[in-house]
Amino acid sequence: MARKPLIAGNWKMNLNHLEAIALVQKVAFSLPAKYFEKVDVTVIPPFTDIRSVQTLVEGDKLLLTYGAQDVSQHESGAYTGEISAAMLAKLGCTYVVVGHSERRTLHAETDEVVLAKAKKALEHGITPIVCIGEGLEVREQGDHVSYCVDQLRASLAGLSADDLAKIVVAYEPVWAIGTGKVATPADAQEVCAAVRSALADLAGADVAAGVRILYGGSVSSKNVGDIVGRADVDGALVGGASLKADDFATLSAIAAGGPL
Ligand SMILES: O=C(CO)COP(=O)(O)O
Repeated sequence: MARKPLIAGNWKMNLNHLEAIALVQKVAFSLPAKYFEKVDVTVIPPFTDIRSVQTLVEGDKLLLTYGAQDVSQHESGAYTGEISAAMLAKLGCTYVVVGHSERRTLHAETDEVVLAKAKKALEHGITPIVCIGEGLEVREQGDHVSYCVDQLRASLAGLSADDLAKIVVAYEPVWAIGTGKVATPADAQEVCAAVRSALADLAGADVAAGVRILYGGSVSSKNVGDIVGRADVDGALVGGASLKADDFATLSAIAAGGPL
């Protein structure tokens, strides 16, 4: 099954709502419409920017989508500071990132919490981008494949095949995030292929063949072509390079198979 690549720009805690508007306008208007037939492009701003991005995307009928960086595992109620999946759905979010390594490590999110968040997103019709990835020590011991597969299984435990068909997985080795140390295309392919075969065990080969698996970690316009050229790598979750309109538009265009 042909999978349409997805390029997702995770802005992390950067850009206010005015800067968000400027960046989205630049990205959208520098990508020719024909590229959106070949690649899905999404921006993942901080919560405070989402309403502004929604107004811009809907008002100008832009072809890119947007999402959120996190979601509450709870439905609603007395959870000060949390944002619910229902709120994100109302804002038109297509995606939500769950289990980013920065949340797993800095906010002590367990696989159980990541699973609960993914379920909430699915209940509200939002696609969770479920992140997994090993730290440097695990990689140096050569245990990265089994570590990532275990983390994936725990973060998806009990989801139905129907639900698994709707998710996106992002493989982000922690040692490659924000470090400039990008995994080789072969490294990315190795883990993404193992993820797909774990998904086949959980949900059957047909479902696994349709799930998009992204690579993340120091992706730039210089390396994205080789990485998404690998058989099981269906796009990228981009941090730093998604904050610069030119870089993000260029790497999206490369993922679509053409120059900007
Ligand atoms: O964490 C990432 C995206 O979610 C990757 O960040 P960088 O692209 O800045 O390494």
